[in-house]
Amino acid sequence: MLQAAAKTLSVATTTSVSRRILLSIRHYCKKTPAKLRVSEAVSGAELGANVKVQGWVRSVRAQKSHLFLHVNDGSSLQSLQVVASSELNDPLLTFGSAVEVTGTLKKSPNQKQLVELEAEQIHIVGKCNPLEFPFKIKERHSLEYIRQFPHLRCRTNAISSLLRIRSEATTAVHSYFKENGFLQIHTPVITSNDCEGAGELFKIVPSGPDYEEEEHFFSVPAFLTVSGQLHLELMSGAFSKVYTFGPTFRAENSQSRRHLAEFYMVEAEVSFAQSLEDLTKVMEGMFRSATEHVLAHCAEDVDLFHKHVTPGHREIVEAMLKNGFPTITYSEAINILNRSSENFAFPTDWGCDLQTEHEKYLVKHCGNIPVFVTDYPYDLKPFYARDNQDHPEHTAAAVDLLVPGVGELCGGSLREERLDLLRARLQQAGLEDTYSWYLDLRRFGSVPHGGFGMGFERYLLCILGVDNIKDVIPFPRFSHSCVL
Ligand SMILES: NC(=O)C[C@H](N)C(=O)O
Repeated sequence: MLQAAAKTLSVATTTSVSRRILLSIRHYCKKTPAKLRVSEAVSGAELGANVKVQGWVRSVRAQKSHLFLHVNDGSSLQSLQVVASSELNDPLLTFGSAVEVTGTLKKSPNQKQLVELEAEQIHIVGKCNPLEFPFKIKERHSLEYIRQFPHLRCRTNAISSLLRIRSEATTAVHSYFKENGFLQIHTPVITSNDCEGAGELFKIVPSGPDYEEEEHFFSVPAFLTVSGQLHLELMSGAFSKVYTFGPTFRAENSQSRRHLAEFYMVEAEVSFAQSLEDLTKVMEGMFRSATEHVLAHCAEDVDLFHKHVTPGHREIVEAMLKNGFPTITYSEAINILNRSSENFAFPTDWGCDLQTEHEKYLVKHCGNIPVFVTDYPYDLKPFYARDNQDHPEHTAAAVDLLVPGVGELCGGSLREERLDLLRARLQQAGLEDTYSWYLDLRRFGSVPHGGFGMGFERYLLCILGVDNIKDVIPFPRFSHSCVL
């Protein structure tokens, strides 16, 4: 009967309470050990339980009559120490091999860990030749070295921590928007618009025996999206506050450490926004809430970076969270750059776009914390940016958020909601027909509104202090590289 109860519970097991009951029943029956993730095992909550753990061997040490293994399954940075009699040793139990260990969770006599698994059985599921495996036991490999093995790099502590942080930061971004009344919209990956000015595009061309070379997407031009902004704008005309978070593509032939051909962008659009402050509040709120969430929920993983990979970066992150983000205008930024004794490679005259070197200087100048730069020259901004007609210089109500180590993290603007002004600008650019649907949005219930986009990988660089964007995305795509 107990076994039947265990079976029923295993189907219904969702809460930790029912899980604990299930473990006790199974333990009492001494029949089927419960499968446990390493993160659950090392927490100490299941002491005394008979369990099965599956994962990959991170270290092996044979000592007198005992064998010690560390097993990791990606659920946590921590590995579970397994202690076995040396009779269970096997030459195939090597670093990197996959194992299934059954035994009893005991309190560990070693201060280094709460729990250890006293093994009754070790089954080698998949062997791994340590001489051919690119990663070596107990060695801290550099991110440059690890990058050479895109198919295996998730087996290293650094990249597995990074990917847990990335996943948690994704959750945090979604939570922030949900808690603040935004509706998530799945904007399309294939689009016909190029969100003018956002960057170079990848054209979609079908391939196969039925298609001529260079044919368009079923005879209409189609591209991979460079931004979901215009789609979000139309949705903001019905839902007020909307966001999207998905892959975005730029055909920039750049080998820089800040650019990817495929990256993830968080974009939001807010109806009835009256000023740039209505947008900067959202950018700052999202940044703070995601960062606080990641620091609280991925403490060990973040520590791995802040202590070993990018030492000293923790203080920078703490300073970012402690202080409010200052705002300067573009004109003030230009004055700051012109007053500095720095030898910039790019010009700093009013009207020139800010380059990464300028952005990084401005961040340092403001105390190495994130800084908003507002009101850029009108001519630097795409057709949708709102004309600041009341400003002495011809500027647009646009804003960038610049952050330590990275430069531009977010870019946004109030959108031109006035039909006559928008039509004139589109006419000037010869785009009136292409964007007639966009003009319609200003014809039917137009409201002041604005939005922004944040490069998600740049956000990760910023909070972790990592300096190559290829290290913060699971599968980097950049010019001349599309491996796997
Ligand atoms: N949604 C945004 O405002 C982002 C902007 N369209 C960009 O591509 O940078």
